Amino acid sequence: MSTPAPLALLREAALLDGHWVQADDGQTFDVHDPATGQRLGHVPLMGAAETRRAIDAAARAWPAWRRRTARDRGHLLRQLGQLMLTRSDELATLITREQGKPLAEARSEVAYAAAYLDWYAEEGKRVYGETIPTPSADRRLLVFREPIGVCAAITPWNFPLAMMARKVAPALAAGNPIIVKPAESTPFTALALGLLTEEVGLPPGLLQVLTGEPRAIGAELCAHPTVRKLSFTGSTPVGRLLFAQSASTIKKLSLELGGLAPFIVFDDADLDAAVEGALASKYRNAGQTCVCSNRFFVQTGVYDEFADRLREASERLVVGNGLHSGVQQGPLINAVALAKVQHQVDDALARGARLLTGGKRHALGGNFYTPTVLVDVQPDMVIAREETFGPVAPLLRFTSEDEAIARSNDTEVGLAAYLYSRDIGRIFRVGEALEAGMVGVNTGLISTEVAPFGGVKQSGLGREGGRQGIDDYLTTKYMALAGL
Ligand SMILES: NC(=O)c1ccc[n+]([C@@H]2O[C@H](COP(=O)([O-])OP(=O)(O)OC[C@H]3O[C@@H](n4cnc5c(N)ncnc54)[C@H](O)[C@@H]3O)[C@@H](O)[C@H]2O)c1
Ligand SMILES: O=C[C@H](O)CS(=O)(=O)O
Repeated sequence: MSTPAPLALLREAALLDGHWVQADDGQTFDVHDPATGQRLGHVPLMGAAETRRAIDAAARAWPAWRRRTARDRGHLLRQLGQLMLTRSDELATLITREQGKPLAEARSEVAYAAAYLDWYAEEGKRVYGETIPTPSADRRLLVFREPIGVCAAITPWNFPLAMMARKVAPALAAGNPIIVKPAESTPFTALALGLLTEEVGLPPGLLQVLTGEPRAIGAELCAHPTVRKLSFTGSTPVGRLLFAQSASTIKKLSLELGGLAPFIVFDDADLDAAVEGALASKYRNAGQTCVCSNRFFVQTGVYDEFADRLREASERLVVGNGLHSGVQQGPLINAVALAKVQHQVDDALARGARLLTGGKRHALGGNFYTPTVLVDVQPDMVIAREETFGPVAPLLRFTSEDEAIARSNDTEVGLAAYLYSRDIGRIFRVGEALEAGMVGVNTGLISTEVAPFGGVKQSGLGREGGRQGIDDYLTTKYMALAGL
């Protein structure tokens, strides 16, 4: 294999108060390429003390930033988005090297992340207040929406740039500083965005990126009273922990958590479109997205045909190192993730599911897993109850519309859901009955910066993207002007 290009944007330091620094005790942790196991570098192993200094730096930087106009802040965000696109190849290579996704997907992630900067550069200028018809002649009532203050973000490894941009953009646009703690597996991408903010002239302390021990940094971000807002994207168990840790300081929380998306195929569906949508919603990022289809409910009349077409399409997917052209599926993030996927497959097979294709590690070894299709899956199998986060499509059979709805909703979470039908009445009946924050109809791709992204039930709180996404970075102030 040819030696990959040097990683120009790679920085082995954290960004704290405008300086690239090491941990106080000099400790670091290594970051590896999930495709090759090669060590990419190391980053500081920071903890509570560094976090406190970052919070103080953010508090110092906030007043000047909030006084700048929304137009001025938006101009800088737009410059940052443009710079991300200009440096797309370097950012995408960094994403692929530390996360594993194919370069084509990594480039799409860069564009998606830059789109959030562009979107909130504009939305910041639409943070409108209001006047209220006065109840008495001598006073006027005004409502202002103001920046909330020091924000913190804890982000996942699966979209290391986009999930960060989805928080940094609205926070800065609304007039707030923000401290980001990226996932241990993918810190370099987050640090690279920090580097680019220096190039566009974002003042020190407004965006800080701390790498280190998640429990120590997270506990400090949750407990420190100066942090007024915490935005988390990750697993539901960690979301619950952060929710509890934030109670003592009554923080405003955004939680983008796990999902278990149903993908419902009705007898009247366009099966070509359904298979195309299944590939997109199942195998994007090797199945490691929060909105991946986790349970395929296929109506009896088309079950066998859909299963065979999905098997055939899955077997055509090219698995390999994301740097290599033509690769459509990269590795899983690590050995633990692969073991979890294999456990779910083994449990299903042991309990009566049938394997149509895959079901084992890929011949490439390491963290590579073969695209897998299981049929005759039952609702009580682990794979139908727990998020897989891997390239496995479990197919369950259903007969009636009501059964499909009930089975889809039989879970604590509700992030995304998908349905394929050409019956407009069915589309609205089922779409409205599904307990999910987002529903894809005749499509397997729903994520966009212009729409509110988020879940219901235990998939989280709040929305990111759309016009709604900036609300979580603002507070409302009512002013009564009397004696007029
Ligand atoms: N809803 C969404 O928008 C969305 C998007 C991407 C991923 N996810 C979910 O994230 C999960 C996979 O991502 P992951 O493995 O990075 O999740 P994770 O919860 O293990 O980690 C997410 C982040 O939390 C940090 N973290 C872990 N333990 C912590 C603690 N005790 N205190 C503070 N921070 C802590 C990690 O370092 C990382 O930065 C899946 O469940 C997926 O569904 C959700
Ligand atoms: O993991 C889910 C993220 O939100 C990625 S995307 O927004 O679906 O692309």
